[in-house]
Amino acid sequence: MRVCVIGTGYVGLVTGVCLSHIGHHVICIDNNEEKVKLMKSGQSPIYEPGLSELMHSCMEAGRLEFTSDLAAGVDHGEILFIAVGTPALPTGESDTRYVEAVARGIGENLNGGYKVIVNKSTVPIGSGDWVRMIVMDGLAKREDSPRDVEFDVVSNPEFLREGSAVYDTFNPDRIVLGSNNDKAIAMMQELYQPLVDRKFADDPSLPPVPVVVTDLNSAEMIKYAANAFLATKISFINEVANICDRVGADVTQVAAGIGLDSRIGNKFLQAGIGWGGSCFPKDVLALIHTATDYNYETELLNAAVSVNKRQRLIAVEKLQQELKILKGKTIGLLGLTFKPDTDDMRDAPALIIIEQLNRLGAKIKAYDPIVSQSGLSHGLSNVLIETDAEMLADSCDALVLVTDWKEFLSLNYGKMAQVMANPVIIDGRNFLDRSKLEMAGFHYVGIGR
Ligand SMILES: NC(=O)c1ccc[n+]([C@@H]2O[C@H](COP(=O)([O-])OP(=O)(O)OC[C@H]3O[C@@H](n4cnc5c(N)ncnc54)[C@H](O)[C@@H]3O)[C@@H](O)[C@H]2O)c1
Ligand SMILES: O=c1ccn([C@@H]2O[C@H](COP(=O)(O)OP(=O)(O)O[C@H]3O[C@H](CO)[C@@H](O)[C@H](O)[C@H]3O)[C@@H](O)[C@H]2O)c(=O)[nH]1
Repeated sequence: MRVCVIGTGYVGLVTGVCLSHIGHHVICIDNNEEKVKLMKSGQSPIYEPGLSELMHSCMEAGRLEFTSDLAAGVDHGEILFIAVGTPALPTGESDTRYVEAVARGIGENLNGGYKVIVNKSTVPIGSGDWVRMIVMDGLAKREDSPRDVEFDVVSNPEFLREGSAVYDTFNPDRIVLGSNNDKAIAMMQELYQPLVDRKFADDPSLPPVPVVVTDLNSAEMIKYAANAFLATKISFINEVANICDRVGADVTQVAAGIGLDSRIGNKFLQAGIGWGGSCFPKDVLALIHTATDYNYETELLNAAVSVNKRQRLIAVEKLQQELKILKGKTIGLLGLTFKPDTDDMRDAPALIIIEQLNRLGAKIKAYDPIVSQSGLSHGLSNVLIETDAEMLADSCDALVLVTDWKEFLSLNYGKMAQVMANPVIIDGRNFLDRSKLEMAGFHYVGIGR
């Protein structure tokens, strides 16, 4: 099928490349000319395992193009994906101005024939009908308004995780389609059939991927409810970890013990320094904001947010317990990104830890496998970025493991302990082997263990 994806951030680019890989002809559009230039030259603007390789092969096969020309993309696509950002406004409300600009642009460029317009962006409940209105508005403003234009809007929320986005796209737990229109749903089902049949999955023998067809509002709500549930689950285990710390239990053992109950499940029970990233924080706030608009107080979601706020500072609290005064001490951060296998720093817990350590007068160094000094941004200006973990450890009064990058499992901790002023490590993700670290000469401090 002919597809146009508008917005080439994590979601847009991964969606465009993967749809092309399963056989569709895809044009990806972005209004950032620099990004388009980079992608045209075959380079991915984001770090995402496996993405560059797929991008190259699809471009070589002639099924994937990049442009900033919206008119060309709208003309090409039978299915038009809106995949632009919906960041949080200071009120917590979702900023839908980019979605609005794209919807208007689609209206201004529709040239007859039937199109399905898909909301892939995470948008407030009710946005499906709103997008239809904006498209109609764009269409009406044209002097040459074509008569035979016909379109429907479908909500198709995205559940991929950064760092495993390609894997998640080929191995989805479900595909959600929200619309009241059978023709639009049928076209979306045809588009996704190879994924439903697990033709590109790691295990093609599994039963077909469930396709959940709902009305527009319910599909939009499914996205917010999924993220809010997962964020709450992490806040729950973090609260349990804080109690474990006080009573002398080990939260990793507790998580294993409760996770075996199939009603609970073992995923998203890793206690640590809290959830961050481009989605959980903004989506939970957006859902709270929506509820407030309807005069409903979200007590549970408010608690999930406040537990998380506090949890982000737990590493600093533990540093104070170990070192007492932080002024003038050197703290080394192992990892900066909000999770491993991504270069995304949006709402990363590291940023809050850095802000607090700066306030308390500590000197901060960091090592991250993907973040370099030259690529510094996002409030990291007071941080010295080292190029390897041993240089990071040199003269530090303590280390904090912030991101659970796999390579941190096999560092030479013996050598690192020797070059530190004081070999203390706060394992902010309960990721390392305590006995291995203690044998290497470290004083190990976990979260809730
Ligand atoms: N990042 C994730 O892991 C993830 C997962 C699921 C859902 N989502 C949702 O998907 C949406 C996109 O998220 P993202 O992280 O990929 O966004 P992003 O901010 O990384 O990228 C958005 C892209 O859209 C482009 N853009 C903005 N306005 C445009 C316009 N008028 N025309 C063309 N391009 C335009 C920007 O230049 C940018 O490249 C958001 O609603 C987000 O909540 C994100
Ligand atoms: O047991 C856990 C699991 C995760 N995290 C943290 O939670 C945050 C989010 O992690 P993850 O969900 O793996 O990453 P995202 O890429 O933000 O993906 C989430 O947000 C996306 C955007 O909406 C959704 O599409 C995904 O389904 C949803 O998992 C990160 O800071 C993790 O460190 C924990 O602290 N403990």
